[in-house]
Amino acid sequence: MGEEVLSIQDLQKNYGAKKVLQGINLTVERGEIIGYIGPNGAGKSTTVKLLLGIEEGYTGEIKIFGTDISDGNIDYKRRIGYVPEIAEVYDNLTGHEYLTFIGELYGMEYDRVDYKAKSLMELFGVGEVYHSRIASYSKGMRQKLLIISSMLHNPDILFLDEPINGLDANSVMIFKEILAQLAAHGKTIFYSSHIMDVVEKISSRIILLHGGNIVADGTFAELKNQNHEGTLEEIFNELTDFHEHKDIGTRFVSVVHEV
Ligand SMILES: Nc1ncnc2c1ncn2[C@@H]1O[C@H](COP(=O)(O)OP(=O)(O)OP(=O)(O)O)[C@@H](O)[C@H]1O
Repeated sequence: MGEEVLSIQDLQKNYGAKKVLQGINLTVERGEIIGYIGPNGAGKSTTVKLLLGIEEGYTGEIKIFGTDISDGNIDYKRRIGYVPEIAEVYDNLTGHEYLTFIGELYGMEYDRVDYKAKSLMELFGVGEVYHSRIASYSKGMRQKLLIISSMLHNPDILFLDEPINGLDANSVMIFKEILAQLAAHGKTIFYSSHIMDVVEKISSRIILLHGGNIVADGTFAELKNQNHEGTLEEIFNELTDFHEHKDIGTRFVSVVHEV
């Protein structure tokens, strides 16, 4: 057994009468790359927000680094990095101003965070816009800024929600390499995405959430053996019992054709 960094027991969350999470049990060890997948509205972002303490009002138990997060001690947040699916960044700031601000919020010294931020921007191919306003960034540049801001403080767990949104193919290759190397250095990565071929390739373990429950949990090879399907996309279709894409596509186009 490796070192346990995250443990969730019977996690339940409702929004009004809607039961979003119906009793999730999960233990994650140091160095794992968890591909956290599920249909739209399955509760993936809700889980991540509960783990980060951004969302409250759950039943069950969440322990991060062995400490129950409901005990009021927020020290664990210093060891977490987060790339949200939709992020508000301060458009009027430059990349340099934004990243040094974030680093200082994490208690880093200005010179150190400036050096780190500049180096990471350069390595990710966006060094030339370090002193430009974020408002002028392309979608991919903005996404790289978010990725860098999640890692500046050298966190032990990374929660990444659709992190490669807008990245070009070369940048995705770099990013996949970064994740593999971070995991090899003992970092734990919780990766939520709908891009099945990337999840299939990078994850050491895949967890599929459906109807508020975990319906699959294992390596890609294990899921393949259990479901007799070739790709993660096909396994996803199978486990979410979805086979109507052709029929829905045809009906959609016929409505588009109506005038
Ligand atoms: N603040 C909220 N108030 C009410 N309902 C919410 C709230 N946040 C999420 N929900 C509902 O909870 C369910 C799960 O949402 P969540 O964003 O966790 O799904 P997801 O799996 O991340 O979906 P997607 O793949 O579309 O990003 C959805 O039915 C959503 O409408």
